[in-house]
Amino acid sequence: MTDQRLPHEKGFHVSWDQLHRDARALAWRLDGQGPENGEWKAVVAITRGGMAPAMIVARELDIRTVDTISVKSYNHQAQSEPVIIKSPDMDLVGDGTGVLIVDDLVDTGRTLDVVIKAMPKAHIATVYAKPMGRDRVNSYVTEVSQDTWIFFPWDMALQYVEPYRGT
Ligand SMILES: O=P(O)(O)OC[C@H]1O[C@H](OP(=O)(O)OP(=O)(O)O)[C@H](O)[C@@H]1O
Ligand SMILES: O=c1[nH]c(=O)c2nc[nH]c2[nH]1
Ligand SMILES: [Mg+2]
Repeated sequence: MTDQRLPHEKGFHVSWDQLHRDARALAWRLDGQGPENGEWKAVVAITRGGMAPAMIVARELDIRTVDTISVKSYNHQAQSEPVIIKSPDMDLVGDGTGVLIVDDLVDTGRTLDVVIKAMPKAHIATVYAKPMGRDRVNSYVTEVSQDTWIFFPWDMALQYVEPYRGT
């Protein structure tokens, strides 16, 4: 497997606190924007990174109907081809009308391409967005440059570092 971090010159480190604030900001932006009397009928999280932001959005907007969609990228030679390996309840989400799809970030946009194909009328919301994929997203909070790798709190751990002036 290739290390996606190598071509990224910058790092954007997100703490749990920052993620909570940014996901709340996303929720407040979406409040009252649903197609029927401003209401959203369901939240669909793109697993796994979308689950924590989706929970926060659903909590802020008092949406109790929450489902998931799982997209996995398979590597065929150099090209990665994302496929849906778990669908949400299609009777519930239909063509996506009134459905809020939540992910932690959009990067190349390949993940969202397959999700949008499945639910073309859904509203796509991510907490962070990079320029390549930004056009697929209807709402986001913070944009970072394409050469930035976003480090999420669930991938990190506190670790001892040597003092600057070692002995
Ligand atoms: O716009 P793209 O280039 O498709 O990349 C964005 C996707 O990549 C990451 O998920 P990943 O596939 O790493 O899985 P995970 O959410 O389970 O960590 C991230 O959570 C987005 O879902
Ligand atoms: O943790 C992550 N940070 C990123 O910047 C990214 N882009 C795609 N997938 C990603 N995962
Ligand atoms: Mg993901």
